[in-house]
Amino acid sequence: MSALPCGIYLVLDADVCTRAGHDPAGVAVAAVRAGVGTVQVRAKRAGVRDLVALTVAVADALRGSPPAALVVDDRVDVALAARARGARVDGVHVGRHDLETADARALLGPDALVGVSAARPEHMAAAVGADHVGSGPVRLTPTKPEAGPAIGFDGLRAAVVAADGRPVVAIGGLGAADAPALRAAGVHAMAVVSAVCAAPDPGGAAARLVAAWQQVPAVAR
Ligand SMILES: Cc1ncc(COP(=O)(O)OP(=O)(O)O)c(N)n1
Ligand SMILES: Cc1ncsc1CCOP(=O)(O)O
Ligand SMILES: [Mg+2]
Repeated sequence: MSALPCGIYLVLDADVCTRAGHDPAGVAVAAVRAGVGTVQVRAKRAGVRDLVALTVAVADALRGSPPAALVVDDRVDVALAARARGARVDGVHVGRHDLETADARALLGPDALVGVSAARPEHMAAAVGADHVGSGPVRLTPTKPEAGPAIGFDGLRAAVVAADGRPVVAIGGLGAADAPALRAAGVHAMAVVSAVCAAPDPGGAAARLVAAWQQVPAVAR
């Protein structure tokens, strides 16, 4: 998959899933069946070998589900290792402390999905060579208290302008009620962790997010 699906982007956080009593691969399958277009594997406390194993497990679990993009947070080596084991992994999401965009692209190839974090216009240099930009936190969130100041919807609109045509994925404290404001801001996708991974019924929560997104027409840009 070489274009980022528009709509709901699940950041599948292994720790949040486990705390809520969910198997991460099961959450991924339920979310994709509900219409989530992208799954990012995120496990900040896992060692590299466990992260490869988790990525392969999620990719294997998603075989036979509707098509969805699968990317790895931070680690290009993990995406490559999972691919080497036969897993279908589409790319990575790299942050400011990970490999540079051009290096991620060079290692993964021209068809890979490479997303980068850029919250403010002055960070957009990282977006050169990337397919899309993750911008946030829109709101402060207990899922990542160290994420930096909230950019709010004004900051998001500024990010969409500065991204210069690259799709923007909004992240941080978001839920179904935010779909209209996000689409009005010109955002391409809404990324969520806790709204799905911490929900008692992740598939039902994902379905409500997808329905909320689809109810709002996209703004013409
Ligand atoms: C879609 C998306 N946008 C932003 C982020 C944040 O990435 P990063 O800055 O690398 O922070 P961590 O998630 O690694 O803590 C993201 N993961 N996904
Ligand atoms: C990974 C990340 N980066 C910025 S905010 C965030 C976490 C978002 O989690 P939630 O959707 O639970 O607020
Ligand atoms: Mg990261």
